[in-house]
Amino acid sequence: MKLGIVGLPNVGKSTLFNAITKAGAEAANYPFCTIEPNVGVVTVPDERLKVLHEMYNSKKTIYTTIEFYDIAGLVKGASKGEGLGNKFLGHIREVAAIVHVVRCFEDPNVVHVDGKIDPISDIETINTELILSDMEVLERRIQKTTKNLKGDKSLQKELDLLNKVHAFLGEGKSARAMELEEDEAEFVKSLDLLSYKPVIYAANVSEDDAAGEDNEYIRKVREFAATENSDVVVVCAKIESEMAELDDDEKAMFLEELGIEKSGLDKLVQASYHLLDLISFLTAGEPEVRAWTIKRGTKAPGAAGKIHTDFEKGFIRAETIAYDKLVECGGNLATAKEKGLIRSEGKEYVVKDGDVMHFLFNV
Ligand SMILES: Nc1ncnc2c1ncn2[C@@H]1O[C@H](COP(=O)(O)OP(=O)(O)OP(=O)(O)O)[C@@H](O)[C@H]1O
Ligand SMILES: [Mg+2]
Repeated sequence: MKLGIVGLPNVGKSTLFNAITKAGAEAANYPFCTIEPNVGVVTVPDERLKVLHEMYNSKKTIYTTIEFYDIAGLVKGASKGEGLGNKFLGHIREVAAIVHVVRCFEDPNVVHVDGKIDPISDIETINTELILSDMEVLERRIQKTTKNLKGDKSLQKELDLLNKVHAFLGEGKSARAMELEEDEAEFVKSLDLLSYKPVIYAANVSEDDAAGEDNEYIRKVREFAATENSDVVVVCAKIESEMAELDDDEKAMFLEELGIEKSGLDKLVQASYHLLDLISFLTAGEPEVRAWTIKRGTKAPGAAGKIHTDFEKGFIRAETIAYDKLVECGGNLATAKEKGLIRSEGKEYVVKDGDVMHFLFNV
């Protein structure tokens, strides 16, 4: 599952993407060997692994990763095929979620395509292209459904909903901002609309605004994002791309000097992970501590299958303890067992974020 980085030209997408790629290049254990040039891989920060690493005196720590896709500058008229428009929209269709980079920095040396810094107008320019493309999709679907309705009256409900979504988009609003019943949401999701994809707005600020109070631009972006229940992450792409060259200790020092608590890129990656509805379960031992990605709601055998297909096929049960509980016991499994904190879970167990798992299986 990939996230696509979108935004107007010259807002800092590639700068952010380079930070991601460089940070990812250090992820020594990245499982894929060939990767397209515009796909960046980054490890998902997880403080818990550091703690487990100390506890178990592990030889290796393996973080989980997510992929970002640098989708080149989208401009006004893209939905009409301008500026390689259709190609870009096609790329957006392929991603599960969107990171929308918004320029919130002033710099006379960096040209803005519209000549002024106006984050809301920028956001709307991009969103409008996605909305227009969605409206075309809906119009075709409405035509088809209207035709089929003659032979199948049960399609009326679907047609009503298609018209409702079309009208909503017609007001310039993204489909994800619609309030829908559960069954309606399921249908709308199946339409694969671009403006229904979950979004994080990445407010790209200047070095001076990377810490402390929100500037006026960030405040506007937050206001807008709230109208569609989207998240905002403040990031200075420039700082992040410089920092990506540093090792962990140097990074910590650099952040302290700037008075920044946590790197914007780390925050963005974590928010992206949540946006995709992904969680991590953990495995811990002396050879390695490791985080594994699963979709929220995955049951124990499915989680086991992430490690090895044999674990899933021959799944017997899982011994599991929540990360917090394990830490309470100082990482001592014997103590945890005595206290009854290690649970034995079967096939129906829904794995939770931070579960430390040990799978038992038949071969
Ligand atoms: N936070 C920031 N503060 C100051 N300058 C920045 C910041 N982020 C990016 N820049 C500068 O803005 C310029 C444009 O950045 P970048 O090339 O990343 O944009 P882009 O969105 O990828 O553009 P395009 O769509 O044309 O590919 C670069 O000179 C970059 O150094
Ligand atoms: Mg670029």
